[in-house]
Amino acid sequence: MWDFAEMSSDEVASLRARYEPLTQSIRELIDAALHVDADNQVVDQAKAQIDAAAELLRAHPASTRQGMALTPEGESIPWDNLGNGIRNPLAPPLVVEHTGPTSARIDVELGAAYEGPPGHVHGGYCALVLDQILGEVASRGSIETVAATGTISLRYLRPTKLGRLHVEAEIQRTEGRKIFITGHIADEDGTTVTAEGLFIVLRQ
Ligand SMILES: CCCCCCCCCCCC(=O)SCCNC(=O)CCNC(=O)[C@H](O)C(C)(C)COP(=O)(O)OP(=O)(O)OC[C@H]1O[C@@H](n2cnc3c(N)ncnc32)[C@H](O)[C@@H]1OP(=O)(O)O
Repeated sequence: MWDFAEMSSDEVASLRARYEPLTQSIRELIDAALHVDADNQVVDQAKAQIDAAAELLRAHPASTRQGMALTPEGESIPWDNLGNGIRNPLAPPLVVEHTGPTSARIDVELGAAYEGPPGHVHGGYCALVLDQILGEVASRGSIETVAATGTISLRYLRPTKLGRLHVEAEIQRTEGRKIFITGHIADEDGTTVTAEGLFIVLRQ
């Protein structure tokens, strides 16, 4: 059983290398299931193999679950959480690139699993992506200054096409523990959703 509080960055990297491909395979499985058009025999065979894989994994349960963990070196590990958990295939595959102390960007591809309106990203997932990047920028990459969403307001300018998306966020101003921050999502035709958030740095 892992204990992140005792782990070096190398050990974390090794765990990441073990589980990230599993998460990606499950995402690909979901995508395949959303595109399949096969007969009973094929579907039954696939189901049996998936059930067998689930049984294999369940035979090796973790003694605890971790949404977000922290190593002694101060590295935060998004482990099981829905925003960007390494082990959570329901999390969009977000990699936040900090472009400065008060800003960040994400380039991500969202496919059929994230569909709401036909051919477009579900508005709730747009909200999740924006909440995640705003939260990470507001937290300034440090566990000392982790900030929670107090208020977030979204404006859906037009539907967001499935496919390659670009996301940005930037802190506008700070008042004590209150961080005022904006962001947006763009698809290949430009900005589709804008966000304004008030994030509050948690009391330690
Ligand atoms: C490396 C790691 C990376 C970590 C990266 C992490 C990324 C996380 C991204 C996901 C983010 C989420 O989804 S977080 C999950 C969704 N959010 C939540 O569950 C938060 C639930 N709410 C709470 O826990 C609490 O209400 C807080 C923490 C938001 C605030 O409580 P508090 O700390 O007691 O705040 P309090 O002293 O009352 O108020 C401080 C000031 O903020 C104002 N204020 C308080 N709440 C609000 C509010 N909801 N909206 C507006 N303003 C508010 C007050 O008026 C006051 O202003 P003044 O009088 O000083 O002017």
